[in-house]
Amino acid sequence: MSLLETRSLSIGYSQKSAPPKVLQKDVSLSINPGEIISLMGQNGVGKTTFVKTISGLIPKLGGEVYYQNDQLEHLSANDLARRLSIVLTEKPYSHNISVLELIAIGRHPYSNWMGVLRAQDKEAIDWAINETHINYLADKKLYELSDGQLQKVMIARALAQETDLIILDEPAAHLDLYNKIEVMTLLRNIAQKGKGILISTHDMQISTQLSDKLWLFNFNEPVQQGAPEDLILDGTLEKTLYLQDYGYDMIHGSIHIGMPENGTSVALEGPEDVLFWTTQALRRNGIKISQSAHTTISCSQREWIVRSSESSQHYTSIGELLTYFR
Ligand SMILES: Nc1ncnc2c1ncn2[C@@H]1O[C@H](COP(=O)(O)OP(=O)(O)OP(=O)(O)O)[C@@H](O)[C@H]1O
Repeated sequence: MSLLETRSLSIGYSQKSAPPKVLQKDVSLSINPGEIISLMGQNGVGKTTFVKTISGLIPKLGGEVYYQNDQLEHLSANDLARRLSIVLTEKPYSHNISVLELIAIGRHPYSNWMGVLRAQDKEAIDWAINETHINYLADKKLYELSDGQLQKVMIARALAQETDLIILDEPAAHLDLYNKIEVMTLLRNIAQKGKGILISTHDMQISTQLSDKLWLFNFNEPVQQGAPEDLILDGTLEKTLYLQDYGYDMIHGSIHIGMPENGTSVALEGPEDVLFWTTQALRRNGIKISQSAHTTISCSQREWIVRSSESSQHYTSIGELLTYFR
C-alpha cells in the first residue's frame, strides 16, 4: 500500500476576480515504504506549493490526495500528524524555547491532553536526538543555534514524530558537507526501515545519489518520474532543469562552469583523477579540450608537461600550469 498517493492532483492558487493560477495539473504520483524521492524543478515551478497541498496546509485546486488509502480530507489533524511529519524551510514560530522542548512538540500527536510525556515519548525523543547527533544542543534555546544546527533540530523533531512518511523541504540548505553526508546517511537508514521520504530539493547530490526516484516538475509540461540514472541518461533531467546551455556532464553528473572558449585548445593525457581536475581548471579559463589540438599536456600526480611545436614546459601544480595560458 502506498504511503501517499496523488490522483490527478491540481495545485496552485485561487485568485480574486481571475481564474485560479494552476502551477501543476494531473499529478498522479505515489510513495511506497522504503523509498526516498526527490522533487525537483526550477524556481517557481510549484514544489513548495505541492508539499503544502499534500500536507493539507493549502487547498488543492482539483484531484485527490490519499494517505494509505485514506483521503486527506477525511483525516483529522491528529491522524495526519501520526502519518506525516514535515520539515519546512520556514523557521519555528518561537525561538525562546529549548531544543528539547521543540523536539517534544513532535510527540504531540501521541501525548495526552496535558501534553505530559510518557516513557515511550521520551524514548522517541532520545532516539531522534541520538540519530541526528545533536545531544550537545539539547538544552540550548533555539535563538542560540546556527542555521545548520537549527536544521538538524527540525529534522530531529520530525523523527521524534515517528511517522511512516517524512517530507523535507531543502533539508541540506544550511548544512556543511560533513553534516549533509550525515543527514543523507541517516535518511537512507530510516528509509531502509520502511519509511517513505520525500525531499524537495535543488541539490543534485541529494537527488541523484540519495534518491530512489525523481519527480521532475516543469512549466506547462506533465510531471516526469523515474530512477535518477534513467532520467540523466535519457536527457530528461537536463531538459527539465534547463541545463543544456551549460554543458551538463552526464558522466560525472556535474555542470561545466567556465568562461566562453578563448580560442586556445589542448589535448590532455594522464591518470583519470588528475585529468578530471585539470580539465575543470582549463575549462574555467576558457581553454577547450580537444584530442586533435597541437598543444598537449601530459599529466601525472605531481607534474604537468605542456608540449607544443616550439617548446616543452614543466609545472608542478595546476595553479602553476594555468600561468602558461595567462
Ligand atoms: N500564497 C501565494 N499566492 C499566490 N501565488 C503564490 C503564493 N505562494 C507562491 N506563489 C507563487 O507560486 C509559484 C510557485 O511557488 P513555489 O514556492 O511553490 O515554487 P518552488 O518550486 O517551491 O520554488 P523555489 O524553488 O524557488 O522554492 C511562484 O510563482 C510563486 O510566486
